[in-house]
Amino acid sequence: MPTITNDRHDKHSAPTIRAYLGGSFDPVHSGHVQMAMTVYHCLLPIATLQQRDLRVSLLPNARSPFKTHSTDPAHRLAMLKLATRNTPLQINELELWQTPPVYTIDSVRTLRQRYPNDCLIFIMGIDSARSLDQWKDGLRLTDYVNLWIFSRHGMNSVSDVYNDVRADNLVEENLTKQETAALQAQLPTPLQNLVIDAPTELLLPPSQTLADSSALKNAYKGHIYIDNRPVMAISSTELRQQLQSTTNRSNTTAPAETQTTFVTPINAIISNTTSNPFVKWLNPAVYHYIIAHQLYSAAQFR
Ligand SMILES: Nc1ncnc2c1ncn2[C@@H]1O[C@H](COP(=O)(O)OP(=O)(O)OP(=O)(O)O)[C@@H](O)[C@H]1O
Ligand SMILES: O=C(O)c1ccc[n+]([C@@H]2O[C@H](COP(=O)([O-])O)[C@@H](O)[C@H]2O)c1
Repeated sequence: MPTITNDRHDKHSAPTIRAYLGGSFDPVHSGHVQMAMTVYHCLLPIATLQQRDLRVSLLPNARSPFKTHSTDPAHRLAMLKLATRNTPLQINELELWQTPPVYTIDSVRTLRQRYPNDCLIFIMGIDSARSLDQWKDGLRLTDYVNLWIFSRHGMNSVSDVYNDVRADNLVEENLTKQETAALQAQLPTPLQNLVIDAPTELLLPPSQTLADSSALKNAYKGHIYIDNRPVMAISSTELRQQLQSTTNRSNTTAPAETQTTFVTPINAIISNTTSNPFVKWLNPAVYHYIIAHQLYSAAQFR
């Protein structure tokens, strides 16, 4: 079945499909979960049909090479666990406990060595994809994995193009093609010709020309799928900023209470029913965890 967690690899079974959403998750928000679940739901029917295991994982890093600070990994991991409860999503701790900065190229090399024959997919937003030429060996990620890229509304993304095209009254199919083309044009030039039309192409067996003796050359890699389905327009940065003012307010009204909540058991956090002003963007249990642990308050906010 698609979500079996046994990592044993049987060389006679169909290659497992492994998708990873890398991020800081500081904190994890509904946009992250939406992206990972979109990939999961898109691939599940194919995985089921082909009797292949499907694993979609969130891959939290110790600290992004582009960032100078991240919240304690233990807190970010706890929030990820809360956000993925009752979902088929998994959490991969490969990057989390390393000494930062952690580079994605090193992780995908490790994953490819670990799973030479599997279909590996790295998920990211277009803002990340646009900057791949500034990552360590970012243009070489596709030597090891496929990429699945989501548009990102509200971040100078395809939304402006979308509105312009709408005004032209074009049919839906053309809208989609133009959106995809607009996103493709934002990729670093060497990656633009790796874009394929459908996610199913990521799962096609490697072509005969690649099927030589090298395990790496046999791997599913080297393609990019651009998914222009909208993802909730939210960022962890915005949430941290909003939470700062909220937690500051609660800190001034109930200091004793917030101090004692630091040891609140996780069950109490999960069953906490007090209102969550961020319900659209934050899993309620994640919100209560943040409040209980005084995360993103003025003292910790950067
Ligand atoms: N709302 C979103 N829409 C599309 N992609 C997103 C969205 N939120 C995050 N991503 C993508 O998810 C990956 C992990 O993101 P990350 O954990 O850095 O979250 P973030 O919201 O971008 O955080 P921050 O604001 O701290 O940079 C990145 O590739 C990012 O582009
Ligand atoms: O490897 C790199 O050079 C690199 C540079 C910037 C970001 N990344 C990865 O991109 C993902 C999103 O990063 P960020 O900066 O949005 O938190 C996360 O998995 C980072 O490890 C990786």
